[in-house]
Amino acid sequence: MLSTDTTPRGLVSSPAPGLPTHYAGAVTSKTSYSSQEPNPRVDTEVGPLRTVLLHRPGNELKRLTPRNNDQLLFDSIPWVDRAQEEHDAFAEVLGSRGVEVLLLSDVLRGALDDPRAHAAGVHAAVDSKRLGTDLADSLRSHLSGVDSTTLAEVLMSGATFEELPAAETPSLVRKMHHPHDFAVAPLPNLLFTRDSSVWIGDRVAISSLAMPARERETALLDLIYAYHPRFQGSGRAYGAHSAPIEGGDVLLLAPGVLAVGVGERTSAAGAESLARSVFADDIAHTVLVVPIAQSRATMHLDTVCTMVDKDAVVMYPLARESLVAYTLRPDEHIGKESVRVDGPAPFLTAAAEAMGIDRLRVIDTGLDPVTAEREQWDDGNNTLALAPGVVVGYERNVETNARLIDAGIEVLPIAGSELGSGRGGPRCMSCPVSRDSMAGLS
Ligand SMILES: NC(=O)NCCC[C@H](N)C(=O)O
Repeated sequence: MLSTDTTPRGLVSSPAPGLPTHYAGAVTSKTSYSSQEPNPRVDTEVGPLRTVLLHRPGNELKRLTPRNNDQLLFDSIPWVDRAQEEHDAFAEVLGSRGVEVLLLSDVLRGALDDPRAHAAGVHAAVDSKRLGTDLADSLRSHLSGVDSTTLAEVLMSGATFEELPAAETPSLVRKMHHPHDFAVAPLPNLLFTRDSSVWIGDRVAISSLAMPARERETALLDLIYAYHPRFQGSGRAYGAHSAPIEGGDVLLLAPGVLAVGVGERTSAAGAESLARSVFADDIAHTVLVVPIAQSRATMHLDTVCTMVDKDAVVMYPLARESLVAYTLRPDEHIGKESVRVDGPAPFLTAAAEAMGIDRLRVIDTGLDPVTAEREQWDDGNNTLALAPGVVVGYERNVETNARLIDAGIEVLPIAGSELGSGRGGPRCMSCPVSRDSMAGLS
C-alpha cells in the first residue's frame, strides 16, 4: 500500500543529529568562513594536510541489502552504527593532528541554502526517465518546497516509491513499482570522497564517475563547489561531464607531476583529456598514464600504490615490476593544447625522472604472495599521508604496517572492519582540500 505521509520515511526533515562531541572540535559545520582558513590548494600527496573533505556514513548505508549490494558496489552489508564509530575515530585522528575536517553533508546543506543550488539539487534528485513525466513533475514540485536539510538527505540517501509524497492520482510508474524500489537512488559510495573530486593546485576537478551507482555524485560535488561560500571563486579543472576519471586514479607525485591510473574506472580518453586540461591551465607539466588491471581488486591506482613520503611509495609487490607509464607533456612545438606521448617505460623510472629525483623509493613490504594479496584487498596500500612520513592506515593490515614502521614511516592505525565493506581505505575516504607546500621541509 502506498504511504500517505508527505515526509519521506526515514528521511530527516529537522536539523541533522549533532556531531559526536568527542570530535566536534575537529570538525567544522560552519556556514561562514574567515580568511584564516587555508585557501584550497593541493600540489602533492604528502605535504602537511590542513583541510580534508570526509563523508560520515549516514542513512544511505541503511539502503544496502543482499539484493542490491553488488550493484551499489559494496561487498557486504555494513553494520552502520559501527561504521559511523569507525569513521568518527578516523576524523578524530585527523583532528588530533591539526587537520580541519569538513563533512560532505554539512557543506552540501550549506551550499543548498543558496536558491540556485537548491534548484540544481532538485534537478539532480529527479530522474524523469526513471519516474515518468507525471511523477517527476510532482516530486520536483514537492522537493522545491523542502528545506536544505531534507533535500540534502534525499540527495544522499535517496527515496523509495513508498516514501514519496502521496498523490491524488498515482501514476502508472508508481503503481508498477514495488514500494521498496528506489525512486531516487541512494549514494552509499559518497563515503569515498577521494573519487568524486580532486584538487590539483588551486583548481578542483569534479570527476565523471564511471559506475552507474556513482554517477549522481558528480552533481552533488558540482553544486558544493559552485555554491558553498567556502569554495566561492575556486577555479575548475577538467569538465564534470567529460570522459570518466576518478580521483582514486590521480596521484600528485610532485608539484606539476601527476600519475593517472587507467583501468576499470578512468578511461584512456579521460586521462588524455585531464592532461590537456591541466596543461592548458598551467597546473601540471607532466602526466604519467599508468595502465592497471581492470578488476575490482585494483579498481583505482591508489589500491596498489600510495605515497608515504616525498620520495617513497607503498606498493603492492606484484605491481612493482609490472607497472608502466606513458609520459604525457605539452608539445612545445605545437602548443599547450597538444600532447606529446612517450613510452611506455617502467613506472618507477618514469616517475623519478618526472619528479626530478634519483629514484622513487618503494617501501618493501616483503610480503609472501598470499599475505600481500589479502592485505592489498583490505586496502593495505591505500594510506592517507598527513605529512611526509606520516600516514593513516587500516590496523588490520598488520604485516604491511609493520614494514612501513620498519622503514621509518609513522603509521596511525584506524579500525575499518565495517568501513572496508565498501572496498576503500583511508585515502579513498578522504579528499584533501588544502595541503601546505613542502618547500623548506627536510
Ligand atoms: N579510491 C578508491 O579505491 N575508492 C574506493 C571506492 C569503493 C567504492 N565501493 C567503489 O566501488 O567505487
